[in-house]
Amino acid sequence: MLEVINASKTFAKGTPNEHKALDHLNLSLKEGEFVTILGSNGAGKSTLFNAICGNFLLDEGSVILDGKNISYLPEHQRSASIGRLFQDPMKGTAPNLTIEENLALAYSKNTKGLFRFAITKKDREMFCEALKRFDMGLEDRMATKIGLLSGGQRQVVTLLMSTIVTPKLLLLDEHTAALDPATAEKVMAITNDIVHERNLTTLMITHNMGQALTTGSRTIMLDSGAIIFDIKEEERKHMTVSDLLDMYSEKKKEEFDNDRILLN
Ligand SMILES: Nc1ncnc2c1ncn2[C@@H]1O[C@H](COP(=O)(O)OP(=O)(O)OP(=O)(O)O)[C@@H](O)[C@H]1O
Repeated sequence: MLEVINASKTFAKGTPNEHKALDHLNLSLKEGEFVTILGSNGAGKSTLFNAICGNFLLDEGSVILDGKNISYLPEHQRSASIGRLFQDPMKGTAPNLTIEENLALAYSKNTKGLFRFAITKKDREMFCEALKRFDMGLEDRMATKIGLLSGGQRQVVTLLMSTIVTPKLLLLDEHTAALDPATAEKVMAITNDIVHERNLTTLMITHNMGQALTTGSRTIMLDSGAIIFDIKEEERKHMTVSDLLDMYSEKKKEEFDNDRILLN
């Protein structure tokens, strides 16, 4: 479903701030696969999402989604098939518009190819039903501006906006990190339900190693813009956070030893 092939991106090329954020990265996801992504700060996780979404063009490599090469498609065209959630629940919503208007925008953008504001009775009923299942009373607040909702409520509406028309790919960029633990758990449970019910191909960035190993079916770790671990099936089932930390330290030690050899 998703193929990222040999993706490289260097920012601020030729300046003292030059930084290789993606380094010949390869990633392949099957339809319906739910993959969690770990990596330290600056490892290139969000840059990978930005590359998939078309935030910038790759220096090298390509992005194939559902068999189509989207490497040169502009961001707004890719957004019709890619749903993305950020840590900040305000991102991707219009705070001065109501819940209903935001949902209508997301729905019409993906169904009609252009923004259409007229909300039909049928649309309203569909939004109401979809909100009801979250059990947060949001179906009674359809006329409330999104900016007035709590972080958790906003994130649930954003999740619904990203999936109201089934996306080919769902990208979750630490979407529960800014929420209190109880709300984060609830939003994560809702996310799991939606992903599994709709068999969504999903990538989720998290800094929580325990969550990374127990969510979805595969975990990758990024370091310096490349995938250093790709853990799945039996290996993942038996892996603990402490095993993962050991693997990471072992890998870093290897790199350090290799660098020392090169410097000698
Ligand atoms: N548009 C940009 N211009 C310049 N440098 C950038 C740009 N986007 C990302 N970078 C740099 O690329 C590197 C990778 O950044 P990225 O945001 O992908 O890291 P991350 O793994 O998501 O980290 P974090 O966990 O801190 O969010 C960082 O050094 C960052 O400063």
